[in-house]
This record gives sequence, structure tokens and C-alpha cells, in this order.
Amino acid sequence: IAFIGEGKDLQKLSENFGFSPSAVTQLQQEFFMPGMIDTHIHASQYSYAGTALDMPLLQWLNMYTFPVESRFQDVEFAKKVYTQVVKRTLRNGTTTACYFATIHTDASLLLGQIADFGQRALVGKVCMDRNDAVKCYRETSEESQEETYQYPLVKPVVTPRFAPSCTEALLAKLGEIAKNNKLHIQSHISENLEEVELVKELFPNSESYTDIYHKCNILTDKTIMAHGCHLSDEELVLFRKTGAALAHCPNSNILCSGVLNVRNVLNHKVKLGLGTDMAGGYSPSILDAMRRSLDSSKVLTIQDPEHKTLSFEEVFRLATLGGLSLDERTGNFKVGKDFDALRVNVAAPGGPIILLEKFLNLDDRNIVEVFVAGKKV
Ligand SMILES: O=c1[nH]c(=O)c2nc[nH]c2[nH]1
Ligand SMILES: [Zn+2]
Repeated sequence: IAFIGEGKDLQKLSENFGFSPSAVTQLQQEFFMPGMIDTHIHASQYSYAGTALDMPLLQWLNMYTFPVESRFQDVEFAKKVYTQVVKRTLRNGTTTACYFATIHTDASLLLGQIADFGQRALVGKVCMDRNDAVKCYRETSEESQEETYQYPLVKPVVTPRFAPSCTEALLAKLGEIAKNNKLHIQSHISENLEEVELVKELFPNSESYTDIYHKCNILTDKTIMAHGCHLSDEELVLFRKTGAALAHCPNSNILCSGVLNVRNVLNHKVKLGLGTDMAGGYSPSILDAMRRSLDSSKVLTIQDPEHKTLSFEEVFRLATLGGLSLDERTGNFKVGKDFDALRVNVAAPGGPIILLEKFLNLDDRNIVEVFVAGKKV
């Protein structure tokens, strides 16, 4: 973004910045908005998005997720699915995505290459050295560590799946790798009560779910933890102290897991962004995540009238600039930043604020163009 100016100054701006006034495109009933950031999405689960929503988390993982993810050993299959995911999420206006891939390094690299065609992405090869449900979908601790070491070029994000599928030794090693290489980290935390109980059994010496990650240096100011529906206030304080962020994934949460009290998270000054968590959430669109954030917040207000419902301006911010400093180059329109933007056509009368609210609540078919770093994608 070279400059920001007003239309009435066009002549002067064109002289100062060396462009022809005739090259200017005048928007009609349209606006640009910053590109949206999906802070938590499983690229490998796209093939069954919109289905398999009839089970709670742990059963869902064993029944649907692990068998499908184990198929990504086949690079051709991975190529097909990952190409579809990147196209679809760009079409939906996701200019930055934090992807979970699978435990397969080759397929994870491929996802990085495919996203690199036009999308900003953090790509995580999933690490898990513990999985009793689908035996062929697991690695040894050494494999998991080595593969994470060897491929640092794909804008990698260190990705322990979640505490139940990682031994403490692996978590500690991954924490060390992230620290030594200044990498982002992503995982899941406190999504569902059965999961929280399982974690207590597996890690009897830890004070809390958050404490396990904290002891293993997994909570840093480059960490994004999905969900956090059942975190205590003490755990939120630990998030704030370490600078770790939460990815709020309401579409996924509302099915069986819980409802995150975003207001409480924000009051604790914990960074927070929005995620689709596809395919636990059935929609790959961050517009959907915004709507569901508003719906979930209203449910909390129905239960407790003291609860201050989120506004659409607040969720818009969470979806764009967000609380997550994934980079300093995107999130809003400031001179010097990259132009990651959606061109939205809303053929409706009214002022811009009303148009924006209408767009957020209606349809992503209004997105007519998507730009990443100034390039139309
Ligand atoms: O929504 C989720 N999707 C997953 O794939 C997963 N793995 C652990 N925890 C998880 N939660
Ligand atoms: Zn997830």
C-alpha cells in the first residue's frame, strides 16, 4: 500500500505518486475490506467437511478423522484435496490460513507449495507419537522430532496435535525446536470435557491442561491454541503471561464441545482470532465463523443477561486484524502494509457500516475479487 488519499485530491496524488488518473477504478456499491485470517483449519479434513458431525470429539477423531488423515501418505490424494482447500478458502476470502496437515512430511510440504501459489499460510505437519485407535496413523517420537527438524522452509508451524496424542517427551522436544528456531506453534486445548478428563488421567502430575503445555515450553507469544472452551481463569492468566493466543472456532464448538466465553477471554487480555476448524466445523468460511461467534455470544447473554454480547465490529476485527500478530504486514489498510483484501460488491443502498454488517451476515458470493500481497488470486 503506497498511499492513502481522497478522491478529490486525485490530480495531486497522481502527480506525487506517478500514475495516470485514467488508470483509477471507481468502485460502485463496492468496498474493499482486509483479507480474513483463519487461525485454525485442518486442510486434511476437507474431503469430509459438512459430513460426519454426529459424534463428540474423541469418538469423532477415531471414527472419521484418523482413518481419513492416514490416507495422506498417498501424495496424489493429498495433492487433490489440498488444491481444493486452497482454492476454496481463497474463494471464501481467507487470505491467511494456519493449516494443520497430517503426520506425513511429503504431503505437508506439498500443502506449503500449493498454498504458496497465492495464499499466506502457516503449514503444520502434525506431530503425534501416541494413538491407540488407528495404529497405522502414528509415528515414533524420534520420527516426529526428525521430520520437524528437517523441513524448516515451508513457513512451518510446530504442530503437536493435542496433549492426548503426544507424550510429554515429545511435547518438550517440540517446545525446544520451536524456541531454537523461533517458530510458531499450534495445537488444541480444552475443547471438550471428556478430553479434559482424559488429559488429567494421562498427565496426573500436572496442575492443569495449560500447565502441561507451559511446562513443555509450548506456550509462547507465537502459539495459537484452538478452542479453550473449558479453561479456568487461572489458565487464561497463564495465556496472557506467556503471550499465547486462542483460536475461537464456534462452528466446531457448538456441536458438542462447549461455548467459549470470548468476552471473558478478551477481559483477560488474551489474544484471540477466529478459526473454522474445518472439518469439526462444517464450513470453511471465516464469514461463517464471524456469524457463529455472534450467535454463541448471544446464547451466553440469554443464559446470563450480565454478559456483554459481542458486536459485529468486534468479530470483524477478530477475523481480520484480530488479536493475533501473525505478521505485521497484513490485517488492515495502512501505508507500507501488503494489500491483502477482498473486493466486496453489495448492491444495496445505505451507508458503509450497514453494508458491511449486511455482507457479514449474508453471503460470500458478494466477494468479487481476492488480493494477497497486491496480487489478484
Ligand atoms: O476439532 C478438532 N479437530 C481435530 O482434528 C483435533 N485433534 C485433536 N483435537 C481436535 N479437535
Ligand atoms: Zn482443530
